Amino acid sequence: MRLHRNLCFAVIDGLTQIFNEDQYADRVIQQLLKRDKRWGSRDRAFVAETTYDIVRWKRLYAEIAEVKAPFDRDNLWRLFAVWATLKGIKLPDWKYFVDTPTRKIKGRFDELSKIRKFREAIPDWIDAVGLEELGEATWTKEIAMQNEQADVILRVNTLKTTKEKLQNILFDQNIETEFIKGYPYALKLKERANVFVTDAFKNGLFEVQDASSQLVADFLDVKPGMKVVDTCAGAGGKTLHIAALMQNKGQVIAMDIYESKLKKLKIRAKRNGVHNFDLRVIDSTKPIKKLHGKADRVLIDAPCSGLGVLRRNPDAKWKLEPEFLDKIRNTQQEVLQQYSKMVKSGGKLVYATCSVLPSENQKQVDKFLTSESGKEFTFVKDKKVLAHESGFDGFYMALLEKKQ
Ligand SMILES: C[S@@+](CC[C@H](N)C(=O)[O-])C[C@H]1O[C@@H](n2cnc3c(N)ncnc32)[C@H](O)[C@@H]1O
Repeated sequence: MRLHRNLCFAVIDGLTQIFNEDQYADRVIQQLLKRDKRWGSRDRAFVAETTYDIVRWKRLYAEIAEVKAPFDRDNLWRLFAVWATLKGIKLPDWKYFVDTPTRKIKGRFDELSKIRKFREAIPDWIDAVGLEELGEATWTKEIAMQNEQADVILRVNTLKTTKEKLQNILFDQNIETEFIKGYPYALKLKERANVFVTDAFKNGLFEVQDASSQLVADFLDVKPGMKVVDTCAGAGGKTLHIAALMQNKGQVIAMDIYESKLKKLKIRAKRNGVHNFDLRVIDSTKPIKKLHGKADRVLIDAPCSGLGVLRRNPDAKWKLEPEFLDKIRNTQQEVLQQYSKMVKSGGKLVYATCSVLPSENQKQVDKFLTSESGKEFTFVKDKKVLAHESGFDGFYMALLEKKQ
């Protein structure tokens, strides 16, 4: 592979924003890709993947390059040189790469690879939490998988098409996909491609949604005509899936504390041909109280550490803080306590997170079930999805039923 100057500069600029200006990697990369209209798909892939790679491996590369945050531009070029060397890419004779110690880099890599927190490039505290909660064997495999690049998975919008038809439409656009056993709405891309520019996407035939996340709507066991509340709907990944399973019949009430996210949901719903939804911003306890005892189904797709989706958000490793984890656990119990009140007798509740930590998952459910409001519910089943076992995002979902 030959390195091109303008693409490498884009990567360094992106890293500056992510590491030094505390911006989110996905947004920074989205912007970077707009920089030069002449860039083809390979150029864009280079910028995106290299930036993500260096973000993912920051701790390991910084240790090898002997640089410490905050990184100046020279430091970032040194991280880049480590990335290129370990990938076996020949460094050009640019001033940034003069005296790069290729042999030493490889030697340090071998040495550091013996220690998990360096090999997997994770902060000490995340390594300690993972170890404590999942145990050595599981955590070691899980964090390794969380550093792999995630596949691109689509969820077919069954309101508009079928999986088979969508596969053919995409094939005609040179996008090859395959079915995934056990995931009825999923198509996996055989090779990465920018699916957002296709007419199929613009016409709402699919959404990009990880396979594990696609299990949640089915878990909720929705039927056409029901009243369903999606309490932490965000931009509506699961709301849209729920609405499709309900064949646009009944009502899905999508709630979130952020109006801006619900506005995005509205745009996506239009594209998806979803009509049976209402949006409610949670700006007081009122919208919740109004629905006490009224919903057939309630989904709590709770805010969490995101420790199941590091493959998609590698910068979360550096942005997460132990205090946030404590705070979010409190929020999780609070939303379980409050939002469960919307379930009617005989109705069902799903609590889900994209974390692999039991303290955010089954322990929250156990705590809820032994509390005053939880006593009205029975535990039906749960599903713990680990990335290294499933090949998809780490996830948790529990199904509870309210007693008659
Ligand atoms: C895991 S994300 C939701 C993802 C979304 N359900 C989807 O499938 O695309 C969690 C959401 O909870 C929202 N949130 C955080 N605290 C909340 C609260 N107290 N009540 C309701 N929503 C909350 C966040 O804004 C965020 O959108």
